[in-house]
Amino acid sequence: MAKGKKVARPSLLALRQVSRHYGGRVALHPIDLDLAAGECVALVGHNGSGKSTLLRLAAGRDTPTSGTVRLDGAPLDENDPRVRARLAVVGDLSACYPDLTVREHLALVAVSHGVEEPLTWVDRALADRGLAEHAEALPNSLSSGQLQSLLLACALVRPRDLLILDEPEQRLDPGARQRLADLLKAELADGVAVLFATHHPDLALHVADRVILLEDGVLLAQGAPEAVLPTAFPGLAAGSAR
Ligand SMILES: Nc1ncnc2c1ncn2[C@@H]1O[C@H](COP(=O)(O)OP(=O)(O)OP(=O)(O)O)[C@@H](O)[C@H]1O
Repeated sequence: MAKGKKVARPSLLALRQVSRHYGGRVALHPIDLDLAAGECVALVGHNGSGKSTLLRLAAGRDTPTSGTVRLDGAPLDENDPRVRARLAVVGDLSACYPDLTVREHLALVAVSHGVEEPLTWVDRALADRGLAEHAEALPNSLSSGQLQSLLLACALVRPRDLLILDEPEQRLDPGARQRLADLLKAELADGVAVLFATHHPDLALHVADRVILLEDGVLLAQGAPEAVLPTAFPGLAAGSAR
């Protein structure tokens, strides 16, 4: 099916009138969001517009002030192992162990998740994320882009129906960004639903089916990347080829 024509598929993830207040401050006004299997939605907007707040709620890592978050029709609770088995998240709560190397981090998550051939999985993850040269490095000797690649590799150990990423392209060089775009396209082709926040239009333009523009916690616009991105990034030429 042609990109942009994906309509009327049942929702895997459904947010209904979801809001989040911090004390007297409204980080996110009531918002609806639907995401189907194999569909990709990108969130864009200025710093503080509510993207990470929305992602945390969609991942079950935070509780909405109002509204509901459902995965396949059931309330989403990240502490539920059945939910964790369907969800992979790369976000601002991701962290590393300072005394474990890159390889050891990957081996740890592989063994923890019962990967059948953990050493093979680790080698493939190192190669796929461009980390092979840094396999024996400790986190504090990695660049921020390499660290981002490690967090992504660790998250991808989970079998998943839904992949949520907060600014996954930040600090990545062009080669790593291309590997990320290829990865997301492969995930979508496998039927995984992808929701991510970004400050760069390229990834949204090349990968997303739909873009949501947030401003001060309000959904300002949503639609095809070519329609919404020029509003969010005024320097971007409308109608760029994907
Ligand atoms: N734990 C918190 N306590 C109080 N206020 C918060 C908290 N988390 C977020 N906020 C506020 O909610 C608003 C939305 O923040 P959020 O992190 O969702 O924005 P964002 O769009 O992801 O920004 P950025 O692009 O800088 O990552 C901001 O005004 C922020 O200060």
